[in-house]
Amino acid sequence: MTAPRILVVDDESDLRELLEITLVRMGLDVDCADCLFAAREHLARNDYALVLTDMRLPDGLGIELVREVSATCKSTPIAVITAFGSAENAVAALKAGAFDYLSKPVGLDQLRLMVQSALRMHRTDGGSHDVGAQPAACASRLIGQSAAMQDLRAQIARLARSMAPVAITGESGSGKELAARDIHAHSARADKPFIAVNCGAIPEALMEAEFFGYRKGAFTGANDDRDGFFQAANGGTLMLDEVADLPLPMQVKLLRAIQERRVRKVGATVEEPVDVRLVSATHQNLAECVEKGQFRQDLFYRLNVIELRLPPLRERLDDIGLLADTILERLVPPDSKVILTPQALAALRSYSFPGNVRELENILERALAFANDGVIEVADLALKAVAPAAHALTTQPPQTPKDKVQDEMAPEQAAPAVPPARTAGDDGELPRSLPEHLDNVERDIIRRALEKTHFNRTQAAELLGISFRQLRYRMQRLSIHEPDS
Ligand SMILES: Nc1ncnc2c1ncn2[C@@H]1O[C@H](COP(=O)(O)OP(=O)(O)OP(=O)(O)O)[C@@H](O)[C@H]1O
Repeated sequence: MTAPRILVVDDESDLRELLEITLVRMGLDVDCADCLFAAREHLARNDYALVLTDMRLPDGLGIELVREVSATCKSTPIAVITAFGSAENAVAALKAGAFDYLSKPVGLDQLRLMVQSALRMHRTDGGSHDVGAQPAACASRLIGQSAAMQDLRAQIARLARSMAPVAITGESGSGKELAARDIHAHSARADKPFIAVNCGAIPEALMEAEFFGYRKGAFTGANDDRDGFFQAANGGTLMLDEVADLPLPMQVKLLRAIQERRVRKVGATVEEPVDVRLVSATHQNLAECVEKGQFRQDLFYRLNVIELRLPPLRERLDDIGLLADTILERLVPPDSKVILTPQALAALRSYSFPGNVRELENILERALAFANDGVIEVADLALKAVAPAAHALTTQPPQTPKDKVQDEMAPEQAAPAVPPARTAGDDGELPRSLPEHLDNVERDIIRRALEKTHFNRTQAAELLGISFRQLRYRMQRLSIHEPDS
């Protein structure tokens, strides 16, 4: 078996030799070129498992080579070497199709890690110099046959091939986490961990320790050394969910970790290299957050190299039949069967789904409880009375079959209202414990939202302007449980 072949393109002879020696020691065959012209000649003759090019070359820019290789040799990953601190070049190269980048001075550990992942990718692709080859289609968790979903899956297969940070946008419940998992599963990192972190759910004081880990004795309660999310995701993918919720001081630390590809545990004196692919997601408009000064522009720029937009369910209503069948199959025991009447399916198809697929899951789960003889009728769906496919949020809570029962109850039989938290300050008194007082206020507000929506957590989260996951986290933290129905 012949060793994989690497092409190094650099006009600095010292660096070229250092790269060559390191790669040969890794058991690889290496060709070197000192300009674009020589690189093109090598590329015309050989199939490479990786091309590594400097950005500034005597006869042009490395990014030209990135464009050519990404267009004509799709199974050959190409990485660039950028000058120290030139974030723009790195981002431009990733956008042009580079698989990864290294900053000068080139760290040999990072070089080795990058080469290993390029080789894994080349092997997965079959390693052929196949002009016009398309990435192999892999099984996806994202269900749907609409053009929008087919396009989304194709985009995921393409972008899974690089290290470029991906920013996933889309409404709550539209499948952002599923898409992130797909990107990881289709990448050369699939056998390494996928770690999803909800940035809105970590108390600010603990953030640094949670992200970067800590050393024993760094603070009270730090009884052992502990890794953070970055170390846990090493070699794999780190998903920063609800990234817009990161407080500004943490944004600075995160930017540094991304630029340096190194992190320092709380209480440690040395940094350690980390190799993670970042995927971020938010249901907010991050560009607007930048304009309002809530999100750092430089971090936005580093995270937003490739954008992936998840279409809301109302833009792909054709997928509802398939989605509903799959969800129902998952919800009912294997030996029983549940069907939707044609009218129920039509009602779902003309509904706007502000909570997207998660709302469809909730609707079907509730409908199952009211369905007779395994048949779900329109009334069992208890859809909110909104104009068809209208996106606007209604303040009208849904009419659920349970509502009908409650409506018939005498007022005194209805669930008692939660007593409002005592408002400190009304009578000049201060709360004895501010955290406890704030928890009580938050608990009361969440309970009221849940009651208003008959414990539909998707709608309650919408009413409160937070994501479903944030609501779920807050409910857990404040011990708010759904009453037994
Ligand atoms: N295309 C899809 N096919 C199958 N299931 C889906 C699809 N999209 C979303 N889901 C399901 O909907 C639920 C919500 O998905 P997910 O958590 O990925 O959404 P999200 O956009 O990350 O939500 P949030 O913004 O609230 O965090 C999950 O149970 C997921 O399995």
